[in-house]
Amino acid sequence: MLKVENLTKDYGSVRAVDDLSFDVEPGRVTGFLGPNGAGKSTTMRMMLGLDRPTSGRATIDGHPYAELENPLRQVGALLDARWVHPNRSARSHLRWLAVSNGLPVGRVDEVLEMVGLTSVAKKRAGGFSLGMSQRLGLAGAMLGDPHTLMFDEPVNGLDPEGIVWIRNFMRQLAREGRTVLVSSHLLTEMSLTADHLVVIGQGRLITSCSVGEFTASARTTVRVRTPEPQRLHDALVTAGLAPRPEADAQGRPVVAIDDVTTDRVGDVAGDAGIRLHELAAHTASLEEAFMAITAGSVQYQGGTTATPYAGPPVAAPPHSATPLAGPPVAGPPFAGPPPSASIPHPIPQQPPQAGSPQTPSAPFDGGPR
Ligand SMILES: Nc1ncnc2c1ncn2[C@@H]1O[C@H](COP(=O)(O)OP(=O)(O)OP(=O)(O)O)[C@@H](O)[C@H]1O
Repeated sequence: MLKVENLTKDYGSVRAVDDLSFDVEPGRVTGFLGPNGAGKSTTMRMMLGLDRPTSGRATIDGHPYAELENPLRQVGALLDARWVHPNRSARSHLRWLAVSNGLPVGRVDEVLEMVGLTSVAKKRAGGFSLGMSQRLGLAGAMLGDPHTLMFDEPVNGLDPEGIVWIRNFMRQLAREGRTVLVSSHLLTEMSLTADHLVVIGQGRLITSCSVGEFTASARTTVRVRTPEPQRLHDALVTAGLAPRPEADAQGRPVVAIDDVTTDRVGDVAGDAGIRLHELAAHTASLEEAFMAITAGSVQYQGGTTATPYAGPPVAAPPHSATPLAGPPVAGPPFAGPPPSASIPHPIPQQPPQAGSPQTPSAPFDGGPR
């Protein structure tokens, strides 16, 4: 079991990780999710003893990484698949890793087989594709047959076949009862791979919940197009609902109401004798839900507001970084549609930062020797 307790990391004036606490249980894949710059890599580096926390601590089966007797037998990690001497063959790279860590050399061929690299074991690792390099990195992580595994964005840049292979590989490790933590900024990918999600933004915990809970908490919004938006707005407010003005893709005024059924809205309109031209319910997709819940925590924000989102269960109130929807409140009178419909924008990519470790220079097994 991995345990992160009140972990904080400051780089000068930048707080990369902020009082972060969560557990990673064995026997399941835990997705460590957050937009670019959220603090995932920094947290993993601290878990692996590669960075010193400003405060708080991370433990593996009750011990900080630095105190583990045989680190590679307990923890395997893949932080940077390209960390390999380009002129070494896959086999000699793994042999070197095994020897320098006191692991049996006989294990090398086993892990090559496990990741499907036996046929290219003698080839120069420098000529490997990204997918093959990822497999070699996984082989290195598995050398000590560890119970705990950490992978930082392992599917980044892979083709669909490579993604499916890594997904199945991680799920198999969890089925074997291992503790598997895998970071990603892609919710859809994580929803297919992980059983549990730890979502962070700006270094803080947003939620720790099952994938099912995350999916179930996606908000449903009913949108109504009517030639009488102000009358409908007033009738809905009188009925105790909280309508808000929006616009559809053609810029036509629309009345939107969260967490209500189309039946209820249709009944209110019918009772008031208001004509409707369109009445539809929309449940946020996983990706929309993720963007909405992390919207307030994205470092480099786009121009418009994300769709309000009820949010999945929040682990602990002090860590909640996202304003969650409260009970319905009567909105302002219908003022016409806003300049643009409130469709969540994609999370912008984080521009490269001076001093930011885009490619951690640490060994991919993650362990100081
Ligand atoms: N060595 C460093 N010096 C200064 N700032 C750093 C350093 N490492 C990380 N940061 C900053 O800390 C924050 C968290 O970065 P981190 O790389 O941990 O995020 P991440 O969630 O892994 O993002 P990504 O998905 O882009 O890798 C960012 O603002 C980043 O610029």
